[in-house]
Amino acid sequence: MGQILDGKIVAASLKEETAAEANKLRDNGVIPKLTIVRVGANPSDLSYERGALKRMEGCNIATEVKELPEDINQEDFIKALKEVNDDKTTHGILLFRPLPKQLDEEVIKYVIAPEKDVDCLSPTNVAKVMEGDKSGFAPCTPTAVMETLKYYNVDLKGAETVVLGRSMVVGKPVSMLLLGENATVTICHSRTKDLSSVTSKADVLVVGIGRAKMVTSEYVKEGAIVVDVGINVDENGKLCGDVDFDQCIEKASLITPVPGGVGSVTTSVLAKHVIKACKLQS
Ligand SMILES: Nc1nc(=O)c2c([nH]1)NC[C@@H]1CN(c3ccc(C(=O)N[C@@H](CCC(=O)O)C(=O)O)cc3)C=[N+]21
Repeated sequence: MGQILDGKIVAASLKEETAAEANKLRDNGVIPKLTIVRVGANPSDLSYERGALKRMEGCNIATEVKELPEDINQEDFIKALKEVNDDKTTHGILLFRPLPKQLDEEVIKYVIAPEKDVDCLSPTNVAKVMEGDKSGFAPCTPTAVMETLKYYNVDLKGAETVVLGRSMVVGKPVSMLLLGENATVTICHSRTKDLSSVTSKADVLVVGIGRAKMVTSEYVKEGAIVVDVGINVDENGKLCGDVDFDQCIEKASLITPVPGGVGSVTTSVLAKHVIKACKLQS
């Protein structure tokens, strides 16, 4: 029976450091601020927004929510985003994704100011993640995976790591971050042949595939470390991950729960990124 990797402890530790930094900035007359740009009122955006606002408050970071109409056109959206870019009191910008279909993310990603882009929408920041250049902002969720492994002293050097999922918000960036720590990285996905034979080679298995409880015990090697990035709602309306926790904890040495795992670390990383952005700008 494995041990639980407790995201709440990791989040609290990061929060403490970040709050101290925020207070130092405030002592010098700078108020770090995150502006959230939300189009419409999507429930999953609102759920993340609640958590993010609460975390910023706990870190003494100021916030503003710029709510834009669901049917806003591309031109008006870009104008609104440029206003936030130009707002001297805003250091970090979180733009919820995916955007409604009339808005073209392929265009908009070039508009957000890279130095305020705390969740890695801008191609400038994506490139830095690829290059292993730590001066930019990696997306918060993959960074939360790395912070969790670091807090628990997981040695990634030369480790056999498998990432299940290839999205731009989890799979691809987390693979680059793992590579940056000298892990051996295999990326697999829904089209991978004999998926469970690939994932069961992993010493460290990171799962972000977006399918509730898909990873059952045959996907996991005895003694593996399992990190579950999924946030789904199960048949009883409860939050659950992409990993079948009750099955996999029997085989894993360490495993993150949902809720209370990586998801709880993400907003602390967001706060840390706002402070980093603030320091770069002041
Ligand atoms: N640029 C961008 N970045 C995002 O990270 C992003 C986004 N856009 N758009 C919306 C989705 C949705 N999302 C959620 C995160 C946590 C919970 C959630 O339920 N969190 C639990 C904790 C979960 C846990 O403890 O594992 C809570 O706050 O209580 C929900 C939704 C982020 N998103």
